[in-house]
Amino acid sequence: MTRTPVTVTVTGAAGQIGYALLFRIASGQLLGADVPVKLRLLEIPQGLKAAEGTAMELDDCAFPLLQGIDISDDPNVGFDGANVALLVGARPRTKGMERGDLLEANGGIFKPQGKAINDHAADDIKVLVVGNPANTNALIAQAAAPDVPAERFTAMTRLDHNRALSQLSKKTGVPVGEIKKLTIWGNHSATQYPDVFHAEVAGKNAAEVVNDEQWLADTFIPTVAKRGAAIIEARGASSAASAANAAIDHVHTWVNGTDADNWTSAGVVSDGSYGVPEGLISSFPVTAANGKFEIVQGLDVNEFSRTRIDASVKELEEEREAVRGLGLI
Ligand SMILES: NC(=O)C1=CN([C@@H]2O[C@H](COP(=O)(O)OP(=O)(O)OC[C@H]3O[C@@H](n4cnc5c(N)ncnc54)[C@H](O)[C@@H]3O)[C@@H](O)[C@H]2O)C=CC1
Ligand SMILES: O=C([O-])CC(=O)C(=O)O
Repeated sequence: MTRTPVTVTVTGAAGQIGYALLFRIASGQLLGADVPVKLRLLEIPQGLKAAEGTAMELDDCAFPLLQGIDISDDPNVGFDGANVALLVGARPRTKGMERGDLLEANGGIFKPQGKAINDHAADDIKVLVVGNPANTNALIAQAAAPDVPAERFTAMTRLDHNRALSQLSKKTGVPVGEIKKLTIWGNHSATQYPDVFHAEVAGKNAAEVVNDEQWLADTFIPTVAKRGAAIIEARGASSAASAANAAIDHVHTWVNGTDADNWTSAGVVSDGSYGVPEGLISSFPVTAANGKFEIVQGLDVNEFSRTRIDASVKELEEEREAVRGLGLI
């Protein structure tokens, strides 16, 4: 094997998403079947022993592409030379915690990690934030990394995108592979807006195929937006394998590109498109080519969509104000 290995750092490596993610990265599903990888597992001190156990299991898989595993609790070490960083580890909301407390606790994680990425990652670093609140955690990390181009910081809404594909497939009876151009707008939260108005189902406009605005408003949108809570209710734990799968999809698309007749959804830094204030990390319809995401331009936004996009963007602005007030950005 002659290719230079790609260094992939995973934070929260001992958590449940980490456990579902690492084996897929090491097997080649993140970057490609011919791309060797080095893994860096970043954990807090209490998570190091479990991360060592996961590393032992990774060894035991004898993955031909895996060229090394390092474990650390120091972000300066964990991000050293990283080409791809998956920021999964976060402070979960616990009983009695207000949203502001959650943002503050996560600021204590994502600000130093952003700085460590700024100071130590490779020049081509690509960052995906999975840990919640993902969009605003990504904003905090990005603000702490002034030497890294802002567009290298992204937040994960691909799980929402995949959930929307699946729900639309069930409704229309068309396989997910024949559904294109769905969009998740806004925040990875209950305010997100899954938009089918530009989507195509087996080549036909999805909104016309569904032809049922009430189903969109009362069933489809809340089912997708509240799916995370429904999984917690059913499983007794939050989405893990599906979240890891979406992280793989997000980075794979970022690196390898989208098909010419399709797009996907990702939380990316706004350039002001569609009235989303500049600098917010919001979900948009995006294409990818040459290792870059581009926001799809020129889509008509109808009244139904406008009010819902605006509501989610307002929440993102409030989160930005809150972290600004806390001195985190
Ligand atoms: N954007 C999305 O679509 C989704 C986001 N999530 C979020 O992903 C995050 C992780 O979820 P799980 O793996 O289920 O949680 P988990 O609690 O099983 O694992 C989190 C891991 O992160 C570690 N960690 C905490 N602080 C850290 C730090 N400063 N540096 C390195 N590691 C640290 C913990 O020790 C723990 O091992 C949560 O915030 C969850 O809400 C989950 C599903 C979907
Ligand atoms: O709600 C959570 O903690 C997990 C999550 O983000 C999701 O499943 O979408």
